Formats: sequence, structure tokens, C-alpha cells
Amino acid sequence: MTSVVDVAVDQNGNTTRMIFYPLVLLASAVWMYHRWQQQSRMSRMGNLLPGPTVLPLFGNALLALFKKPEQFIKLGFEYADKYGYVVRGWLGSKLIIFLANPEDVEVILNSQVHIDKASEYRYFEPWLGEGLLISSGAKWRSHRKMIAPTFHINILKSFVDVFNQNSKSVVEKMRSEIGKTFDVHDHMSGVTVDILLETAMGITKKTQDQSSFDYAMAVMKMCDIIHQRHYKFWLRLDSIFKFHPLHKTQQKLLDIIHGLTNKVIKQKKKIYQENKAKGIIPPSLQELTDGKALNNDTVLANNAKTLSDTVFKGYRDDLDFNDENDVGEKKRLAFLDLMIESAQNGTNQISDHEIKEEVDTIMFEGHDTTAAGSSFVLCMLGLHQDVQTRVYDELYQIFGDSDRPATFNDTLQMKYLERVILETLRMYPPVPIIARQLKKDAQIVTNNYVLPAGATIVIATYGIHRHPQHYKDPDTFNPDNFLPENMANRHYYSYIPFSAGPRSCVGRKYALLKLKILLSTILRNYKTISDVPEEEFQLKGDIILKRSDGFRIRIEPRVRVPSNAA
Ligand code: HEM
Repeated sequence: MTSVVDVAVDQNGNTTRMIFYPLVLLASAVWMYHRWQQQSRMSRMGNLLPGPTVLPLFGNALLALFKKPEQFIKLGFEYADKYGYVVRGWLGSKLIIFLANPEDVEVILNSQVHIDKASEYRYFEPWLGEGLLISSGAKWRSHRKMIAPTFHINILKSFVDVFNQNSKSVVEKMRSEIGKTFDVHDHMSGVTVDILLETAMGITKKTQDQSSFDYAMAVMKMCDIIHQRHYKFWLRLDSIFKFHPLHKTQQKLLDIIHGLTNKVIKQKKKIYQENKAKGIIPPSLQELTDGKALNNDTVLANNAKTLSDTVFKGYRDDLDFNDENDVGEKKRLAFLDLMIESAQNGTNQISDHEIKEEVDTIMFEGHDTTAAGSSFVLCMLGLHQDVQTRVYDELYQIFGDSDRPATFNDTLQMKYLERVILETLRMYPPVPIIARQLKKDAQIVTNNYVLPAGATIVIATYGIHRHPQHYKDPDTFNPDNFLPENMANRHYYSYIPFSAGPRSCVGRKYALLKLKILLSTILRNYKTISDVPEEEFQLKGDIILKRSDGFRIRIEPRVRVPSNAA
């Protein structure tokens, strides 16, 4: 007969078996998985690199858990101090290698092989499809070849009027902020989208309607959703994101964005065909860039180079080769017009769908980056009044007290402002990291380490730009860092705000020209003052570097006299 005690023992035994054995099984599975990970090729090679202790299953993922974007930058510097400028981390079985040594970075960025983007870029896919930013292989190569010439300096010069008109209009909008503390990023974001609508899609102020306003808003909100997917861990998983309210919002925003891009492409194609039937054919890209369609207005000498041309000459990319026939200003065509034209005249094989992807890509890349860059410049000048005075004096020398718009030639004279822009992009690079996926092993310079195929490489631009070996006092704002004598012995890859090599930013020259016109127009009209010291900037290091505390400044109307006369 079974006693009460026997039953209790039996039940306990059952419970133990039910809990204990599955636990042992789970632990063994985790251990075997860990051993398998350890022995795999990537693991063996990855674990030869310095980095924090690895936990079974999680790797180093727990170190990033519940960290806010603003904490990542600090963490990065702590690890660089502890492990040096090559640090590995494991996100589960995913190997991530952080590089902050210019020689190592050059190996990756200057290569024609390591050009594939990391899987994190996939959040852009529903919006940008296979546009230039995320595509790879043959598609990327042929589109890059087609798009780089549309950023030829001659095309950019034709945008000077658009930059001026929109800069003037943001100056007017900012008038209502006089005497207040406000977030200047809101204004910079708005004006950047307006300029892009015109230069990328040919939607002028006159032709702007409700749909272009909705589009501008949707572009800004989409950027925000993508940011959130990067730093909110759970939203990274498509299976969770699909059920999140943000997914629905994203769908609506994409309908607006793609709706307008499709509509404009259709209209432009129709107009092109109607014009063609009437014998009106716009100048081809070739004609625009080689000077055949010249209006004969401002003819510039080939040696009219800017400081940036010198700064970036170390990694000459297709943008430099494009400009060899620099001849002058001419008829304005938006990037979209140029793409339609070259598709229609048979120069390039590109479908309407692909054109849409590229226009959307330019709208994204050209918007958030320059909005952040210009906002940081205005904050830094607000903090460094002596530097702002020098910038203003330079502008006064060029423009006196006149209100005339800037010409392309004027921008060549803005040498100190250019140094200020470059220095700001050094300290606050709008794209603080770049990520690549290695398809083949890569040997770097540091300790001749071999980085295994399959690893994700994160290039820590922010860290490189604050490397004491390359910048004497890296945390001090000093535009003289870009004086020729101070640049002479610096490694080219120690300054990469626009990335470098074959996948460098195609919009670099566009961005610098636009920044000069926009910022000079604002500074000719206002003095900026910033009350928040740099130590209190709350940096948010996700895709685009921003301040989570807002880019708060005050402005005062400018009395147009040089500083020594004030
Ligand atoms: C201050 C402003 C800007 C900065 C700091 C910047 C920075 C960058 C960086 C770092 C990359 C490489 C990204 C990567 O490899 O993940 C990039 C790529 C790109 N940028 Fe910019 N950018 C700026 C403005 C612009 C503008 C104004 C445009 C267009 C109007 C533009 C268009 C592009 C495109 C299309 C790519 C992809 C190029 C390729 O992969 O071949 N960018 N940019």
C-alpha cells in the first residue's frame, strides 16, 4: 500500500524531473551552441581581437541593453581607452568590429571589395528600395556612375539661386524668434527639405502645394521612425515592428512619399515627351557638364578650388574626376530631370522605379545630414563669439552692408567660414558611424589583424575625429585645425565626415556649397548666441548625430558694420 509520504516523495521526484532535466538539457544546448560558436572560423578569428568578456548565447549584447543613444558615444570612448582602436563585440553570434585608426579605416573604405553595407541599413529598404545608399554590386556601380555626374560642379552652380532664395526665406521665418530661445534645427530641417524639393525634384516654391508640404513632413517623420528602430531594441525585429503602431504610421508616410515621387516622375516624363515632340530637348548631362550648354555668364578658372577640395584631395573619388572640365554656370535642371533625360535619350538604362529609389535616397541623405550640420555650426558660433566675429568680418569684406545674394565666386572667398564648417563637422560629424559587411577577409594595419568575412565593421568617425594623435586638442573647437600647415602631416582618413573612397558621399560638394550660402545668409542677418555649454550637449549617436536636448540658440538682428567699427 502506498503511504502519504511515498506519494509526497513521488510528487517531489516528478517535479524535480520536470524542472531539472529540461534545465540540464537547455544548459547543455546553450553550452554546445557556445562551443560551436567558439570553434567556428568567425569566432576563432573574432576572438583574437581585443574586446570585453563574452557570455554564452548573448555575447556582449547585454552591454548595449537598455542603453540610450546618448550613452553609446561615452561607452565607445571607454572601450577605446580600455582595448585600443580595434575592438570586437558579439551580438549573440554576430561579430561586430569597431575601427578608429585611420590606417585601418583606409583599408576598408578605400577598397573596391568591401563596399557592402551592414544589415542594419535594411530599415531604409521600404523607403529607399535599392537606392544608392544601400544597394551593392553591379546595381550600385552602374547607378553611382550615372548619379555622380549629376553632382558636377556646373550643375551645383546652377542651384546657387535656389540656395539663396530659400536661405532668405528662412531668415524671414526666423525673425519671429528674435528675443526667444528656440530650437534652430526645426528651421534648418524645413529649409533643407524645401531646397531638396527644388533641386532633387524640381518642385519650386511656386509649384509647391499641399502634397509637397505633406511630403516634407513625411520625410522628417520617416527619418524619426528609422532612428527609433535603431535604438529601440525590440523594434529592430520585423516580426515585432509589424505589430507596432509605428508600422502603420510608416505605411501611411510611405504612401505619401512614394505617391508624390511617382506623381512627379510621371508628370516630368510626360512633359519631356511633349517637349520632344515639339522639338524642344533639354541640354544633356554631358552638355551641361562639358560646357556646351553654357549660358556664358560666370566663367570660372579651372584653378578656382575651395579649401575642401584640398582637404578631401587625399582620397580622390569620382566627384573630383567629374569636375575636371569646370567651366561655368548654366541652365538649371533638378537631379530628377537629369535622370529622366538620360533614361529617355538612352544614355543610361534606368527604370522609373529605380529613378524613384534614387530621388528618395537623395531626399533622405541630403536632408537630415545638412540640417544637423548647419544646426551644430550655429550652436558652435553661438558659443564662440570670437570665431563668429571673424566669420562676420570675412562676410563684411565680401558683401559690405549690402543685402545682395551670394554668388558662387563669393563662396570661394568664404575661407574662414569654410574652416568653421569643416571644424564643426569634425567635432560633430552628422554621420557618426559607418557600417560595412565584410564579404571577404580583410587584413588591417593594426597588429596585422585579419578581420573575418561575415563580420560587421563599424567605422567610428566620431572617435577618429577626436583622436589626440591627429588633433592636438581634440575636444577644443579650433577652425585653425584646417589651416594648410596644420593639415599637412595629418592622415587623410583622420577626417572622414563624408566617408571616403568609392562609396563616399556623392552630395559632398552640394552640401558644402549649400551650407556656405545658407549659413552666410543667416549670419549676415543675425548674431547667434548659445547659452548651453558644450559639456551639457546631450548627443544622440544614432544614424544622424543630433542633440536630444535640442539645438537651442538665441538670435539678435545684426548691425551691418565690421567688428572694429562697432
Ligand atoms: C553635411 C552633410 C552630409 C554629410 C555629413 C554626409 C555624409 C555621408 C556619409 C558619411 C555617407 C556614407 C554613408 C555610409 O557609407 O553609410 C554618405 C553617403 C551618401 N550621401 Fe551624404 N552627406 C551629407 C550630405 C548629402 C547630400 C546633401 C546629399 C544629396 C543631395 C547626399 C547624398 C548621399 C548619397 C546618395 C550617399 C550614398 C553614396 C553611395 O553609397 O554611393 N549626402 N553621406
